[in-house]
Amino acid sequence: MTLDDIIEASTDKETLNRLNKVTLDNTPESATEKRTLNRFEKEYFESYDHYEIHQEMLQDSIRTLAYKNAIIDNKHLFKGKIVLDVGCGTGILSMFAAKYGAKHVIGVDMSDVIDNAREIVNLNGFGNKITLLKGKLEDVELPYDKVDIIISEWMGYFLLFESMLDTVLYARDKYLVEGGLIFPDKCSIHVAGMEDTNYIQEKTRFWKDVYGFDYSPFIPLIMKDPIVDTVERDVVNTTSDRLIELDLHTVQISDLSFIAHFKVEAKRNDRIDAIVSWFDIEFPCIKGNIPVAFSTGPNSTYTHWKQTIFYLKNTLECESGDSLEGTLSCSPNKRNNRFLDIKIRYNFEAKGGIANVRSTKNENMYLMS
Ligand SMILES: C[S@@+](CC[C@H](N)C(=O)[O-])C[C@H]1O[C@@H](n2cnc3c(N)ncnc32)[C@H](O)[C@@H]1O
Repeated sequence: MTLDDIIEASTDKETLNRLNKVTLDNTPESATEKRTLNRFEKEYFESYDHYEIHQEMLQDSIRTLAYKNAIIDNKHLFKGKIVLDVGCGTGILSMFAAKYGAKHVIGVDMSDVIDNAREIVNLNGFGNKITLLKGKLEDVELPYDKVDIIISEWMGYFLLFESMLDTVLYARDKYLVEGGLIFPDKCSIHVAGMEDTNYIQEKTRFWKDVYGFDYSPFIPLIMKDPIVDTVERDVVNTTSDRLIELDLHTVQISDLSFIAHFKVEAKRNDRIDAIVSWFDIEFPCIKGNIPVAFSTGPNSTYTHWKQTIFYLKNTLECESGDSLEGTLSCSPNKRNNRFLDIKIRYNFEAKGGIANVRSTKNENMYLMS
């Protein structure tokens, strides 16, 4: 009897147990041996071993309900389909897919949390519909040559931190049937200018007087760290611009190293201390319907991704209508490709009073680690 036959036949508890035995017995503990991982990869997957990080993601209801609603809205598309959950974690997306019609879901994860996920999936009665495989997606052997749908929650801070999208694209190219679906399938990164005088003053004050000593050489270094934090909407003082847009059906890994142009305009007389960035996500839907989507921007409900702030080298004294234009380049760090090297070049063109004094050009390098 093949795995497929068992799935077709499995309606009772006995076949359910048999299926799990077949999949577990025929599958080595992990398709990827931990000792083969380099230090960074080991640290990365270990960061997902513990339940707490999964609790944070599960409790992010904007995130988790978006997946649930996107699947429910597209029940007809999931019905009878083979689904691959890339980086299944605790199995939540696999269970949504199985509950709302998928014929069989394969969940893959390299972290030890998949051992808990197996128990959870069985406890909730999905042992006959969900097969969980431990290992790196790139190393596991799936029981199918092709799958109909890929679901994955791969997004990191600033969308691309962690570089997990590479794995989804690998899965797409290897396993997704022609015309198959990817949940989600569209995403974009956005930027705007913001005022954050308190942060700058607080940091500057601290480093200028550390128990009576001048530690100011640290000041430019702090400016190189992108900060992940919640940005209140009223400190955003420029228009926003879409930096990049990715269609998961066509994007290539090479596109994830990019230089993108942005241009925003000051909305009031104020100061611009930083560029705030966020991302938006959209799921597939049938033509004519409104897609399930969510934003991680300052105008939207809190998500665990918050926003990512890039402090500029100098404060820009802006008047309404002044423009801030530039480029943001981003690529995976050479030593650890889960980190991001980001460079922002900017040209601030003041229009109103003492325009030539206020106008300035500069650039800053950041390491997102
Ligand atoms: C952001 S979590 C999402 C977990 C779960 N899907 C959810 O929505 O709650 C990403 C998961 O993908 C796993 N992962 C990342 N890269 C992977 C790879 N190349 N192969 C297998 N698992 C991977 C991580 O271990 C982690 O558990």
